[in-house]
Amino acid sequence: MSNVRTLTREEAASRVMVALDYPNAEAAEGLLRELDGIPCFLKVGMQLYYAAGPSFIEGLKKRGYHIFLDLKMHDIPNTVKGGANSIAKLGVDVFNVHAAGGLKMMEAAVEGAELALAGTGLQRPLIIAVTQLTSTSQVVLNEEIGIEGTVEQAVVRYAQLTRQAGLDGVVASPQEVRLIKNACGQAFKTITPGIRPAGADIGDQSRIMTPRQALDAGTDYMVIGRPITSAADPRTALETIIKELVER
Ligand SMILES: O=c1ccn([C@@H]2O[C@H](COP(=O)(O)O)[C@@H](O)[C@H]2O)c(=O)[nH]1
Repeated sequence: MSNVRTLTREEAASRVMVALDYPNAEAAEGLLRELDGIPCFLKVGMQLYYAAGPSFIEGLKKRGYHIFLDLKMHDIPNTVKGGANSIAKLGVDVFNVHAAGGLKMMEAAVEGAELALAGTGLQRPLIIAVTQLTSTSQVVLNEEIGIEGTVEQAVVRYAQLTRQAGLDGVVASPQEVRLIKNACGQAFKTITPGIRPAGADIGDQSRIMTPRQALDAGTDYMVIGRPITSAADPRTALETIIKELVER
């Protein structure tokens, strides 16, 4: 089945999650000023969250931003349940855990989030599990992490476990999106970092695709950090990516 899509500018922008990998709120606010008015998602990871804390997230939500809180929880089920409970109260739209934590741990994340929102009438955030980090190559998977088989097999296996646990989708490379959708259904969400516009520096990523290739593979959201945040003109960098997604 062909996944080739035609999107409006607005739809394209809302599928881009800009990774705010900054050391403090001031630095992140600098980027937000530059991107003002572009309806993209924001992804807040460990660096910014540990520096700026929950109040920064709540502030972004009050200003109407859609937030993916990328803290990749991986702990015993009881601790993850508590973590998910606290995160859900922040009002984020998406948060995540590591699928390597197992079925019970992922179920505990759902339980914790549902408990936090019980009786509020609020929708629970999407809960997503990381399959294999997009920096992980075939060699690293087999020789360092010690998982046998191909990256694709490992990713699909974790995606199936994630679905069984009742989560909404996974983080994976865009290279694996078709396999994941075939195994878990088209409605099962894929969030894909490892996005590099043609000619961009790959950095520490390993399993990459361009924005257009990722969209055509069927990804739901693409996470993009340095190609935007390290650009001389971040607004133009993001607008160029959006244009690539809109144009055929
Ligand atoms: O497998 C994963 C999971 C999360 N990430 C995060 O996405 C961004 C990617 O940033 P780039 O600068 O575009 O490489 C970053 O925040 C990672 O923590 C990932 O890359 N891979």
